[in-house]
Amino acid sequence: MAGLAFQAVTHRFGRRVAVEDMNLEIAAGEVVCLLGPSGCGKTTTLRLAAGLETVQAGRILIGDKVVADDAGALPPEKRQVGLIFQDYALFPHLSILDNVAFGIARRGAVAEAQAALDKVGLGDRGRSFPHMLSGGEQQRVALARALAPRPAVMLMDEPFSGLDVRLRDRVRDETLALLAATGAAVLLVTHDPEEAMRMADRIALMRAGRVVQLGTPEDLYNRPADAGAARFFAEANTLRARVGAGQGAETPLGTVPAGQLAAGTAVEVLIRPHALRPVAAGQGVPVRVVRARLLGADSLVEFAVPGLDALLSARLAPPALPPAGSEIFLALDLAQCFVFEDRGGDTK
Ligand SMILES: Nc1ncnc2c1ncn2[C@@H]1O[C@H](COP(=O)(O)OP(=O)(O)OP(=O)(O)O)[C@@H](O)[C@H]1O
Repeated sequence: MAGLAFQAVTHRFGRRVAVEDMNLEIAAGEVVCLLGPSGCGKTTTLRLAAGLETVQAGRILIGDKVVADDAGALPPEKRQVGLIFQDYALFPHLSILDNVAFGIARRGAVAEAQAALDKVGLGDRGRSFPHMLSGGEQQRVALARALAPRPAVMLMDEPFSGLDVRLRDRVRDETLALLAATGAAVLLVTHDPEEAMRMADRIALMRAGRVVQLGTPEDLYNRPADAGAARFFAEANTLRARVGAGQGAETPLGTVPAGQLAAGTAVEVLIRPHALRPVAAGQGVPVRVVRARLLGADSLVEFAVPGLDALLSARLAPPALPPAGSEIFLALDLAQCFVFEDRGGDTK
């Protein structure tokens, strides 16, 4: 059963379309990440589901109940949604326990709030006030507060972006485990592809108000729908080429299969820096190293290829740190190369 569903939802601010024809179903117990660049409509989508924006066209369902369409809407507090925002929005003048109890409109709210705090490991901090807690602890209080009323849907807007990088991974994992135990449908907004890949069962990649691709993290990373989707997940070398008679795009680094694209089609070939691997002299393609730097887990090697003006980049596993000016030989891992019809850059 769909925990949360958007059906043909469009939303405008004046003449600006923020969300266009959104169709998305999130099952109970599923985590879907809305991913995309700033201004693509992620937060507006979340606010529509929460009831903080009025639905102008289309409808939104929670469970099998319509909560908003152009005829009317259920107010936010009647929707059974939990909300977590970037700034946690805790009430500074209320104790941690009262913050968590705030959203529970039932008898026994304090006992339930205490149980929610226990779940996030802060059972002994109920009498503290928000300013007495670290960022990670405040995030856990916000999670406890959102979970305590046992929502059917959890809406989260960049919930980890305020956290220290070292803390973030742990808090993400703990949050996922707690959410999984509740069985809520989770819609999480992020602009960070790695966060989406780490958290999501499925990712909805948005651009200019529209979902351009919906699928598992593996689908989006390994089978991007267009050049923009491929570039959003990982930097890539972009070459302009044409499809040859054998249906491969011919580049100075080798031929890349072009699927069903007809011979002669102008294409963009995206080659991820990880797609290039060093091979023995005489194999692959000879290239001239211009710069090489060790980045930790791998080395970033910029190189020139005969026939191309721009420099290209490869990420090679250490100890490969070839000196500037040297010649090395590279081969392509075709699984990390993508060919798209060249439409003049409308997917960036
Ligand atoms: N209250 C508003 N009034 C007018 N325009 C708005 C309003 N809220 C959002 N917009 C516009 O709608 C579009 C989508 O905004 P939204 O906040 O949903 O994007 P976003 O993907 O969440 O961006 P970010 O990652 O920067 O938060 C943007 O062009 C934004 O400027």
